[in-house]
Amino acid sequence: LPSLAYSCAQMQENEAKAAKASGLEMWTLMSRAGQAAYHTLRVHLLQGTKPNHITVLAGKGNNGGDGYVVAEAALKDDINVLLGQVGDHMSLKGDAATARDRFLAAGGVITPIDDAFTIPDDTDAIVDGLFGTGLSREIRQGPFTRAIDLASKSKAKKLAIDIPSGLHGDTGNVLGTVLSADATITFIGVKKGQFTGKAPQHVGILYFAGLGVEQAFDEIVSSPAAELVAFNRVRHRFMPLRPLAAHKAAFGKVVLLGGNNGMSGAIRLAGEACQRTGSGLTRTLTHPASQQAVMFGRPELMVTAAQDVNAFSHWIDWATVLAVGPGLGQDDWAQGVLRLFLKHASKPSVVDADALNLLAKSPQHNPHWVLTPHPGEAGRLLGIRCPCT
Ligand SMILES: NC(=O)C1=CN([C@@H]2O[C@H](COP(=O)(O)OP(=O)(O)OC[C@H]3O[C@@H](n4cnc5c(N)ncnc54)[C@H](OP(=O)(O)O)[C@@H]3O)[C@@H](O)[C@H]2O)[C@@H](O)CC1
Ligand SMILES: [K+]
Repeated sequence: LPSLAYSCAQMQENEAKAAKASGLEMWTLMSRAGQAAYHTLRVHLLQGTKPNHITVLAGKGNNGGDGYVVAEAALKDDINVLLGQVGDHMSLKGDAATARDRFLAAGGVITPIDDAFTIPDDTDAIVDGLFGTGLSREIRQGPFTRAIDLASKSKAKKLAIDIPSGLHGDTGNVLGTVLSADATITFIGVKKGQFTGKAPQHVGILYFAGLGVEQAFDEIVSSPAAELVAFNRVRHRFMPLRPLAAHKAAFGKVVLLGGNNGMSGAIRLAGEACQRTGSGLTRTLTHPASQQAVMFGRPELMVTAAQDVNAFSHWIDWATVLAVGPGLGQDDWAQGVLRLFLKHASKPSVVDADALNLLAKSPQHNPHWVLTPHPGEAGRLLGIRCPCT
């Protein structure tokens, strides 16, 4: 996969420019997109076995157009095709209308997705061309939800064209309902929402086809929406090779605050993570009841344990960077730890877990902090209720 990710608006605004810069017609892009989807279906999703029957679900835009290209290719390979169309196929425009006409000319039949529409039990695969980058709002009850419900109940393998329908390509949020895929084939650029939010649950294996314009596209869009960080690709940026004569004091001192009585696990895991990702020295400041649990089997972790949090001051001064919150709790000890941390708030710090919950009660902003809330903690910080809690 490429490492740059884009928003749906960036895709829609720049696809035509990238095609022009590459000397290609838009129809060529749709044709290549459909062919790439058909290839993915046959080679990856069905692992080279020839299906007897496939179902293609087509919406009202170009995502549906890609679906018609898949359907035409399947017909030409003597595969039976059920082409389910939401709405009147005569309202398809431009390249999608061209793809429809080619499918009809190849002997295809269009079946409207109405109350009588069903997907046969013996269909081998379902190709989702309902919505791509054009999904703009919640999907309301009707033919789209009927198509998605039927496909979701089917045991057939599912291939999403560009984006699983119902998943928003910018956020990975589900807009009402979603057609979960076993695989998704996306075009020209990957979309940010294929990685965030609920995406991992619905995208399946993600395949990419640049359609011959990906390079022009990357050059035209100077500020992508996100960069995908594959650890092995960037590890030298974050963890440069160390001089052979280096020693531990050259790589910073991390101090972690948390690990209240009965909650030693998170602070120990955080400490282990620091050691694994390059910290020279790592010290945890915990409640006395957690001291043994943090230290056992981890001799490289240093621990200072105290009931009186003032004993931690020296070590907070000592630190290069801080992290506060794992297993912190919210009792008097925890509040004392947070108060002490706030006195040193100008050090680069990660603020996590119960430190965020305490912070939500008297919010403050600090440019030296990285906050790592889960959705429930984010809701508390923002003063909104997260439906996930
Ligand atoms: N351009 C290119 O170069 C290439 C594009 N390619 C392909 O095109 C795809 C983008 O196509 P697209 O822009 O036509 O959008 P698409 O996702 O098909 O849907 C738009 C339709 O959905 C409708 N609609 C939206 N939300 C709705 C809702 N909740 N409920 C109901 N309706 C809703 C919306 O209606 P409207 O908002 O206008 O009322 C409109 O009718 C892209 O993902 C890729 O697969 C490839 O061929 C490669 C080359
Ligand atoms: K789709």
